[in-house]
Amino acid sequence: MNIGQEVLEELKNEITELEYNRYIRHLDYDLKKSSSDLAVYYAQNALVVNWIKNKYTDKLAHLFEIKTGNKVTVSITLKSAKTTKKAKTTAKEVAKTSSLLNPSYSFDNFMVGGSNQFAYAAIKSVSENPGKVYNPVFIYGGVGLGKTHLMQAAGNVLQNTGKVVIYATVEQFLNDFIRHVKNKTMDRFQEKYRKCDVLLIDDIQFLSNKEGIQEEFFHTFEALKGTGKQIILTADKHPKKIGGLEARLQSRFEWGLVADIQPPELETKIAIIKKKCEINKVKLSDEIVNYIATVIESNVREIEGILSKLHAYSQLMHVDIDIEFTKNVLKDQIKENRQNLTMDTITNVVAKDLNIKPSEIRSKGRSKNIVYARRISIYICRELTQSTMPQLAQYFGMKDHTAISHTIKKINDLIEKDEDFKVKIDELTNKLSSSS
Ligand SMILES: Nc1ncnc2c1ncn2[C@@H]1O[C@H](COP(=O)(O)OP(=O)(O)OP(=O)(O)O)[C@@H](O)[C@H]1O
Repeated sequence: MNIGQEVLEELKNEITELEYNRYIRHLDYDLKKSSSDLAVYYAQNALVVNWIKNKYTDKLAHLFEIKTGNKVTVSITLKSAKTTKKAKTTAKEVAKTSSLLNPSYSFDNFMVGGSNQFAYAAIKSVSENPGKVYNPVFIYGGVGLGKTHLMQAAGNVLQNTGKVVIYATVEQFLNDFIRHVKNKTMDRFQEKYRKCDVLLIDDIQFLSNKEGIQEEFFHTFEALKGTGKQIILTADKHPKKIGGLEARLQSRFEWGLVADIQPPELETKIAIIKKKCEINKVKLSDEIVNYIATVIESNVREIEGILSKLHAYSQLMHVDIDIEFTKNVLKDQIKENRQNLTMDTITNVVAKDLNIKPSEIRSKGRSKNIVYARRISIYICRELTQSTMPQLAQYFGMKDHTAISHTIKKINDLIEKDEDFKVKIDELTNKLSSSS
């Protein structure tokens, strides 16, 4: 029995037999692709992939750590012919990285609407003419809006035409770099990244304030760009807004084309849900689809989480997915989101929305916009977290709990009198409840 199977056996002791038989037993461990810090498993269906990712990856990583003493990243991917097909490249390491593209991230599976049309068109065109039209393409936008999906869709197309494609997050690029520095094999690192045809780097914002890796990335970028190889990058914000980046990198990120992805509009959300249901053979009525699309604000990953939950619960409990059942599952999800909310998250979201610094909200500042933001933050923290009045007072730098209770009373009065204020509170509360 290999280590991957041993870990699954251990997991068996921690979950129900039904869960094990339905989800875990059929996982395939890929001995070749796994290493001392990476465990690669394949599942048969995308919903199971999601379900396992959400529910069991932390547990699996923990069990690996206990067994091997190493911190191991657990990758659960969809099993497909492509994942086992060898990439057409002589460089073994490149083949390893490029095969980690998710085959279900295709253009066909990506629903296009006003919110992502521009980014879609940009990526589609570089997948047809790599290195020739826009280089690099830099896609930015919020969490779970399809940046990785789009970039990998181009990667899949190009890999299928025989190009050597490397996909890595900045974290993986950095870990790979450290490993090669340690093993004194930097020549192999450079060979790998500078000789590929297409480089896809996810979460570029994590280069921020990491000088060594920025230097290495700069040279990789120059080598690829100089030889007409396609680069696609994603980040959570526009290159100009990523702090702690060398100016020469920042300007290069803007050389080609910068496109944003916005949260999907209702129609796009509906189309996405229908597509995911079609792919995963889940039957939902239009009423349920519309309900999910309306309740879940923006994060598509969260929508997928809901679909896997609905699917899994209905299978485990042998019930049909009807509207009441859906409402219950979503109620739990919203409750769970709220439980995960911290005062920091709330303050950050309010600060971002109102365009001020989180530290100003927690300062003693008395200017109108700071007081306004502080009131909103306090109110939402009181509503959505378990924080007590003394904890709120300490966090927001107020004298004591009576100061907080006084503020909350004031806010309640304001909510009654000032419609705009109420709308703002509702808007932020919904955003925080559904997307944390
Ligand atoms: N327009 C879309 N059509 C179909 N699926 C989508 C769309 N947008 C997002 N998704 C799905 O949502 C999930 C999350 O997308 P993805 O991982 O690409 O987000 P992301 O923007 O890279 O997020 P993060 O910044 O957190 O990494 C994926 O499973 C993806 O397939």
